[in-house]
Amino acid sequence: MQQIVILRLGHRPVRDKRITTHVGLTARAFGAEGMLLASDDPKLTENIRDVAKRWGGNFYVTNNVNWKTEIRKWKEEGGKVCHLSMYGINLPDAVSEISLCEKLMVVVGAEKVPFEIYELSDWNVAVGNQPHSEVAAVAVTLDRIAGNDPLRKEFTDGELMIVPAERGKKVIDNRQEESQEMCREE
Ligand SMILES: C[S@@+](CC[C@H](N)C(=O)[O-])C[C@H]1O[C@@H](n2cnc3c(N)ncnc32)[C@H](O)[C@@H]1O
Repeated sequence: MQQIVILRLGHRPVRDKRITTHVGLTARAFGAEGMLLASDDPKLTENIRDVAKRWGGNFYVTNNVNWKTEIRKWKEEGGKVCHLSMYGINLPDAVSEISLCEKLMVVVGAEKVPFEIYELSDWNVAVGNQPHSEVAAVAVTLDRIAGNDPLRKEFTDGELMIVPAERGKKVIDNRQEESQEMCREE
């Protein structure tokens, strides 16, 4: 079982609100244990925590971390760092090595990443050497390096749980006194 944490760099509170939220939710859905945000955005942090609480699991978000301190600490604890950048080694050429790593920090940027990150990272990895999005980069990376299919991951203790349906929306709401299936928009 891999321990994976996302380090989100360069988040600009107004401009990147949506994309950073999606980085966090994608990381959670694809098996990361948490996200460290190297910017101060308590509202965004709270929003992700709120979704995680409603939908289950133990995903955490830590606001306003110092990225250098976090990377140093992670490495002291025996962890490795994989920086996602379109300039890096293409993921298919690095995936077998990264998959063996038991404790992995995945770093994603926003606008421009400090050059030091390239030097501090154990791997600078591209999800294809073309520009696209941090959300796509996180999803594909976590999917490719996973031992167990992350799409089969189960989230426990959630207030809400989806019952897969061929049509329509089925959601179990555990907040109701008697657990009910209901149709709702989430
Ligand atoms: C919108 S991009 C900005 C790219 C920026 N121009 C740069 O110099 O890295 C934001 C982030 O998405 C991720 N990203 C975008 N395309 C990627 C790719 N092809 N492979 C890996 N990560 C990518 C990287 O983490 C990057 O820091």
